[in-house]
Amino acid sequence: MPVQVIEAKFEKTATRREEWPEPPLPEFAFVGRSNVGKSSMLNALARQKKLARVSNTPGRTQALQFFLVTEVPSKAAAREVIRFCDLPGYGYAKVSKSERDRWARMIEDYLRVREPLRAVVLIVDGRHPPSESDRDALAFLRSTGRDVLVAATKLDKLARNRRLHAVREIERELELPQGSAVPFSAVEGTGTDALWARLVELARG
Ligand SMILES: Nc1nc2c(ncn2[C@@H]2O[C@H](COP(=O)(O)OP(=O)(O)OP(=O)(O)O)[C@@H](O)[C@H]2O)c(=O)[nH]1
Ligand SMILES: [Mg+2]
Repeated sequence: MPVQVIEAKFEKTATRREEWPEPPLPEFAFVGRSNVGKSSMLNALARQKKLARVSNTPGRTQALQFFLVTEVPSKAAAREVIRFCDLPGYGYAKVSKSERDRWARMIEDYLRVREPLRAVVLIVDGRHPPSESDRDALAFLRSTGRDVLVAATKLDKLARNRRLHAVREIERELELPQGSAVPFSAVEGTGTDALWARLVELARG
């Protein structure tokens, strides 16, 4: 049985550490380039269209956005509450350098020290080879010692017979084990069950 989502709701926005929510719950963060589809992935997982703000304007998510999600991981299991954190995208050029530096510090600080953070989902665009900034993000995440799940999204934009190959290429370029990246499409809903399965396992610790 796939993971069942009972409820998903916005919790709070944070720009400073004092604003990070309590109490500690297993937490997952969504990281990736501006406009790659982070908020859409979160919505697909939550099975709600408008939970996290999706936008055609890159750089829309400007602070840490926390969400509470109640789910049932498997048939005989009790419900669990976990937290998602939607992060601003990296590589967004249309803000001032000082603003960009401030975001970068805020995000890196969170990713380094946030205690309940169980894993980080690094989202890459499945249509293209990983960018320099994707590689930098992965290197940074590895340096934090976090568990990283790579998901390749927007696969609906590729012909079906090219999708698997595209994901294998991304794994190869990022030196990930074959089969470790999650093929995803927020539009088609592909990959939500596979990603959920990994998340509930990590939430268990
Ligand atoms: N075709 C397709 N479009 C997608 C997919 N996921 C997101 N999009 C589109 O990509 C654009 C950006 O989506 P968001 O989810 O807002 O991306 P984001 O990474 O949260 O963007 P920022 O918060 O601005 O960094 C929107 O126009 C979405 O509709 C997908 O799986 N397939
Ligand atoms: Mg967003």
